[in-house]
Amino acid sequence: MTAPMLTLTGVAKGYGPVPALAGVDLEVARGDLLAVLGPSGCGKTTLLRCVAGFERVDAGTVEVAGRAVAGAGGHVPPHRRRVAVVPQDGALFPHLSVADNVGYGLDRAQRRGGRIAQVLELVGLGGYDRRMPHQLSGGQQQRVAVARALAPRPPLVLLDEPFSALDAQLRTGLRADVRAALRADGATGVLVTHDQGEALSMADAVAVMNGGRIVQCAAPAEVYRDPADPWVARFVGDAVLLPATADADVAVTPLGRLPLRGPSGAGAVTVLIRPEQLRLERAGDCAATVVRQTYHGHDALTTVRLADGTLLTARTLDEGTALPAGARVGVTVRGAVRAYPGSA
Ligand SMILES: Nc1ncnc2c1ncn2[C@@H]1O[C@H](COP(=O)(O)OP(=O)(O)OP(=O)(O)O)[C@@H](O)[C@H]1O
Repeated sequence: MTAPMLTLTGVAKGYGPVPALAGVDLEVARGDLLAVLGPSGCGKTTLLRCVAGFERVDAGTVEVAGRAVAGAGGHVPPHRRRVAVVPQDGALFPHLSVADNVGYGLDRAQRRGGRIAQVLELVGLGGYDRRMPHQLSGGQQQRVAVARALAPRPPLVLLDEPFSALDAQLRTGLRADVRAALRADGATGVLVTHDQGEALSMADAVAVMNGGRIVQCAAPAEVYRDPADPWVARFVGDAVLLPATADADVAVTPLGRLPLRGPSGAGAVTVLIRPEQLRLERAGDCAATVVRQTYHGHDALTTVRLADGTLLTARTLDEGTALPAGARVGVTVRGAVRAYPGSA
């Protein structure tokens, strides 16, 4: 097995008394894109800056392509790490053309070898080489920033919330194109984001951070389907968390007996149900009353109240399910549910 492209072992970093990273262990496989996902202030940017070399770690080690770049052995400066950074605002040189921005880190042979045109093609900007940054849209400027990062073929590309300043529609297209460009170039990437959709849709693996620690690192589907704890469950998507009692492979819940997925222990548990697992039907047991429904185009979210007062939100996809407040519905759960020890 080939060594990971990036390995962090026990990395700690504080700013004065504030611990921004509290012992981070992480591996990124070659060619993968890892998303570091977490709320504001959890330490994402600090982690990226420690990998890039802009910050010195207080403890632990950072290895890039098997070579120690930070730790007890010393601190390799950023320009010697062969790690490229795509900043939030692109940070293009305003007085340089697109081609000169992209070619900035290349030697003469690389510039002449057609690498600039190649990476501009990769990011969908073939033919834009003579434009100046102010003649580009925000999205195009970010594409140039990605091309500039890829140009010298760095083993590792770090992307620091690169799409956050762009509007939603532009972001979706750019995410897919940037993912494809990284893949086509064989680059390994680390993407910092606080956007769950971005992390789940782009990355091969998602590291969820909270309070300076990685609380879960797994494939996107696993993080969504099998979150490590109720906090992760809520952070990576909409979550219905209900108190229940586990009994072997079944949980006794306000919605009846539900099959359990994975280990849970016995006794008081909290079960996780995703809103798309809930089915609301006019027929059947009138177990709930509709409180409100909000329409989102691709789906609708319907909040219902059970007889015991519990509120649940279901996601429905079919157009024929407009449900007025006060309507009586039956609630059923599709598939197995995950349970966590303790009450909600
Ligand atoms: N230069 C600094 N001096 C002092 N404290 C800092 C400094 N930079 C970051 N911090 C603190 O370290 C913690 C982690 O910050 P960091 O910027 O890494 O978080 P983040 O997850 O990237 O947040 P955001 O999503 O808001 O950018 C926060 O409590 C922050 O206030």
